[in-house]
Amino acid sequence: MSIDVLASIREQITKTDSELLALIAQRQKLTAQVAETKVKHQISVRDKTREEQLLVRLIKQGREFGLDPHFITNLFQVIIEDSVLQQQAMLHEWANPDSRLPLNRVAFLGKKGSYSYLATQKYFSRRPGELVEIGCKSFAQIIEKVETHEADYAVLPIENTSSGSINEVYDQLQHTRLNIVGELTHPIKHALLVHDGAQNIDIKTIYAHPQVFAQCSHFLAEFGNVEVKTCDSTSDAMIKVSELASPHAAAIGSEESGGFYALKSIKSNLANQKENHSRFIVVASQSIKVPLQVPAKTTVIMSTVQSPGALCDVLLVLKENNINLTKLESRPINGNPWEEMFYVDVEGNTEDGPMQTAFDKLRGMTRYFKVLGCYPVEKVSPTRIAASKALS
Ligand SMILES: O=C(O)C(=O)C[C@]1(C(=O)O)C=C[C@@H](O)C=C1
Repeated sequence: MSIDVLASIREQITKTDSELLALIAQRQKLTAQVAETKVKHQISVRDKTREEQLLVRLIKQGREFGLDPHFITNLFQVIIEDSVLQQQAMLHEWANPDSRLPLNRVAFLGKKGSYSYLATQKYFSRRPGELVEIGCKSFAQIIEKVETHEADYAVLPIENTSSGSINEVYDQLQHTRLNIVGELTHPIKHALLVHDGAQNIDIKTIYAHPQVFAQCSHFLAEFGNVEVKTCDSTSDAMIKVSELASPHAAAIGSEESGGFYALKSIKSNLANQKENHSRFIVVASQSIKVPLQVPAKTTVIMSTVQSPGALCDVLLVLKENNINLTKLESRPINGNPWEEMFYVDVEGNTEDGPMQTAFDKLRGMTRYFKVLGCYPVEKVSPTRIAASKALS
């Protein structure tokens, strides 16, 4: 193939991609209109039957064009996920007109390139208003920024699939009046990053945040004789290694962020678990109203009375009211040795009847009970098509 032919084919690909983009934008406009109708008629955003019909038809049509059913399924699952999240964001705005700010001042851990920075960018990309980044040194400082109204929101990592719950953040939540208003999960892809001008690399020191060391403990154990130095955030680790510009120093951080600091990746997928994700919560001074058409989650903290089976009784109240518990975490209460504060995540909206019945009962039977927030579930589980339907 001559180089001219290649250029001409690429031109046609570029044109086709532009047409695809225009069509995707047209689809987005239509789904925005759907959201308006759903609000008017109080219909849930998600309609899995419609999604299934749509996917079955597209797989069939795709086959006529010689397209692989798995490719079609993956492609349209991403398109539908975007559609659902966009509709949820619109409903959120209509239900909370006061939360529409010209500037979203957001406090997060680290600087440009930290995982919290990436999560912040992702979460606020769907929100109106300009993002103002407020990088912080610690979780306590992040919370303080919102408490003193220097920031409107804080983004905090709360759990990770490799290292579990982030206790320091749970402990901060015990002592704040802030409310959880959102959540998101973000893939955490740890890479070993070195200065991109470094030659004859022989790593003697690795810099990273303590959470990162915990998530990559298997890799570090195998790595052998290396000094491990902790930093306040992954971005600080990257900055340190960038400044040192030494063949003996490496940072563990996000591969996609290394470029911010002239670092290159020499090894990726360092986490103990292949699927390494962190869940972040978004907190603000004011609670929000979650429209009933949007799937919601509620987080409460409570301390039970000191009697046998007290926690079991609490869980039974949730069961009696058909409330699904998605997470239960316990943390010591400062100053009260051997007493625990329980953090409970449940599926549902605080406006739901069964949730109100259950919470009224729990308030009466616990020593302390506080709703930390009710917020939209950000994860859109993809609709799967049974092979019998996809292949019929
Ligand atoms: O048809 C709808 O009700 C939509 O909201 C649109 C759409 C889609 O993007 O195709 C999105 C979400 C629903 O679960 C089903 C389909």
